[in-house]
Amino acid sequence: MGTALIYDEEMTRYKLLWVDPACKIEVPERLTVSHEALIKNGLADRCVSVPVREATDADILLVHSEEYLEAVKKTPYMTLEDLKEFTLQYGDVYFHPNIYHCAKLAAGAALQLVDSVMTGKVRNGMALVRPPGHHSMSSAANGFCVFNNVAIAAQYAKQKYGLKRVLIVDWDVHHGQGVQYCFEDDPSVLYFSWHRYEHQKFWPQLRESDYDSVGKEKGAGFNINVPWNKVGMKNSDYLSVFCHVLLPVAYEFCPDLVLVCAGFDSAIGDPEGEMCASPDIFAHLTHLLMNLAGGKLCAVLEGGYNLTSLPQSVCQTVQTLLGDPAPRPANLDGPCESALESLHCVRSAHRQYWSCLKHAAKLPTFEISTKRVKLAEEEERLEKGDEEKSQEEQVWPEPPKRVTPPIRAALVLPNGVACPDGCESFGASEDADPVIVNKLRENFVKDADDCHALTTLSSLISLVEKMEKNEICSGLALVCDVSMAMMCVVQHAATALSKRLLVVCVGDTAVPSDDTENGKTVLVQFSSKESEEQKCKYYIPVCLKKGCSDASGFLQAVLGLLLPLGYEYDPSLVLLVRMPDSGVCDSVWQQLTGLLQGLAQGHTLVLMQEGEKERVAPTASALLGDAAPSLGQLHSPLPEDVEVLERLRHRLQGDWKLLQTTAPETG
Ligand SMILES: CC(O)(O)NCCCCNCCCN
Ligand SMILES: [Zn+2]
Repeated sequence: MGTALIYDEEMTRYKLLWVDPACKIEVPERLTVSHEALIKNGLADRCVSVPVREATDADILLVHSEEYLEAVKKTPYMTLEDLKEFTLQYGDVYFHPNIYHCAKLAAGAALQLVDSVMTGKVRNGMALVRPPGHHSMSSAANGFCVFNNVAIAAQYAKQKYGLKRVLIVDWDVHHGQGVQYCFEDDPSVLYFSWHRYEHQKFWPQLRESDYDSVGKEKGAGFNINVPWNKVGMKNSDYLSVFCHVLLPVAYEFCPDLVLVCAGFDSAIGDPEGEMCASPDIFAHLTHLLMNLAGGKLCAVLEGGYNLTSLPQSVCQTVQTLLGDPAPRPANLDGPCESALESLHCVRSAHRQYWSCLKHAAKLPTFEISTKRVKLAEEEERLEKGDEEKSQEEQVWPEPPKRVTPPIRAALVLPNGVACPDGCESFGASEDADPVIVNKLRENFVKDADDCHALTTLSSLISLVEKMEKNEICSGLALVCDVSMAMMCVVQHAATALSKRLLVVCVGDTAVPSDDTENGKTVLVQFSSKESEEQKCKYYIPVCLKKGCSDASGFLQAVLGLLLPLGYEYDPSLVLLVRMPDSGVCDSVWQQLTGLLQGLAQGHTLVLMQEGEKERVAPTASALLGDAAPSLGQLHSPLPEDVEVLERLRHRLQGDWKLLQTTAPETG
C-alpha cells in the first residue's frame, strides 16, 4: 500500500493583510516551497494524490463550539477593519476573507487522510495544510490556528471507525495546548508533545505546558508534556525522548491509529524554535512510529517557518513514509543536561501510569525544584547579559541523498524454500573470491568437503559485500549452523569491512566475545541465561527472565537499550541472528526487524536456522518495509526484567550516553 499526499494550492490564498510582528512568519510560501520540494525530489509522484475536501459543520463541531463556528463564518464578509477588530480577541493569529475557506480545507484534508488510511486505500500519508491547528481551542483561534485539524481528525476517526485508542504525537516546537485541552480527560487519546518552554518564559507561557500536566480524571497519564527549558536541542535530545518516553508508552498504549502534529519549527534554522536538530532526524522520528497501529500513520503539517529547513524536513518525512531507508543519523553525542532533566521529570511524573516507567527514578522533588529555580535564575542573569545577541544565521549541510538500492531484500534459501514476492533469491556469485572461500574453508567449515556449507557461507560474504556497495539493502539467509555463520560474518566484517557492525543475537548461544574487543563489533545478546559478567563495552548480554518469549520485557529492552545504543554506535551493517530456541514470537520478531532498519541505512542481514522456513515470509515482509503487526496492549514487564534493564543502562551509560535517563548528580 502506498503513501497519500494531500495538498491544494487554495490553502496558499490567504495572508497577513496588516502589520503584526507576531504573525509575519506565517506566510503562504511555507506551503508552496514544501510542495515544490516534494515535486523536485520526485517524491510527489511516488505518492497517491488524494484531494482535499471542506470539513463540514458537523466535522468542526466535533471540537469547536457553535458560537465560535458561527463567528468565524462571518469573517469572509468582513471589511479589513472588521477583520482586525475580530482578530483582537485572539492571540497571535490573524484573519483574512479567505481564511475560513482555507481552515475548512485544512481540517478536511486531515479527514481525507484519515479516511484514506482507515479504508486501506493507502498505508500512511501526509497532509500539507495551512492554517495549522494544534493551538486552536473550542471557542478560540490562537497561534496562527483557526480549527484544530488534528483534534478534529482524532474525534472523527473514533466516531466513524469506532477506534478505541488514538495516539497524537506533536513534534512541533510549540505546545499544542488546544489538543491538550480537548483530550485531557480522555483516556482513548494519548497526546504527546515536546515544546520550547524555558521554564514558562516561552510562548504561550502556560503553566499547564509543563511535565506535571499528565491529564485529568480518567485521562490521567494520557497527556505527556516534554518541556525544553533551553534552546539548541539536537538530534540526540529528540531520539532520547523517543526511546525513553514516547515509544515505551506508545507500545504499551497500543494505538489503533497514529496522528502526527507534524510541525517542523523544531528543526534547525527555525526562528521560533531556535533548535539544532537536522532535517533528517524527522526520517527517524517517522520511522520509529511506523510500526505502531499496523503502520496507520497520518502526518498533518503544523508549524515550520524557515523556508529552507521546512521543505527539507517535509521531504525527509514523506520519503520515510514511502518506505525508503533513513539516512544514518549524524554524530549523536548524547542528550544535554537540560534535556536529561526534562526526561527525568517526565518519566517520574508518569511512573504511576505506565508500567514501562514504573521503575523510573523518582524525582527528589525538593532538590530538583530548588535546583531548577537556581538554574532559571542563573539563566535569567545570563539572558540579561546577551539581550542584544541576535539570532546568528544558522547553517547546516543539505540532508544526504537517500538512494534506495536496486534490490530491497536478497534471500539465501536452501532448495525447496520459496522466495517471497518482492525479494530476490541470492546465490553465491561465481566470482566468489577464492581467497575468501579458502579462508572460510579453513576457519569455519569443519569437514572441508561440506560444499553446501561452503557455498552458503560464500553467498553470505558476497551478500555482505553487495550491501556494503549499496547494491542490496537487506538480506536474509537460512543456514545450517547459525552460530558458525554469525562468526563468519563477524570475522569478515572485522577484517574486510571498514565500518562498524552491530550484532543483535536473539536467543542463547555461545557468542564470539573476543571479536568485540576491537570496537568494530558491538554484540547485544538477548537470552534467558545469565552470562558470565563481561566488562567489555562491546559485548552486552541482556538476560531476561523469560528470554525473548515475554513480549513486553523484550520490547522494553529493545526500545530502551538496543535502539539508543544502536543509534549512538551508528553501525554500517546490522546482523540480526535468530537462535533456534529463541522463543521470540513472530510479531515481536517483525517489530524488532522493522525497528532495526532505522540503523545502517536499512542494511540488515538476518540469519536463521535452516529449519525455520515458516519464518521466512514474516521476516521478508519486515525487510520489505511492511509494518509489523500490532503486539496488542502490553502487560507490565516483569519487575526482574525492568530491574535488569535499569541496572544495565546504569552500568553502560558512561560509555553510551543515549542510555541516560536522568541528569548526572551535580555535586
Ligand atoms: C503552529 C505553530 O505551533 O507553529 N504556531 C506557532 C505560533 C507562535 C505564536 N508566537 C509567535 C511569536 C513571533 N516570534
Ligand atoms: Zn509551532
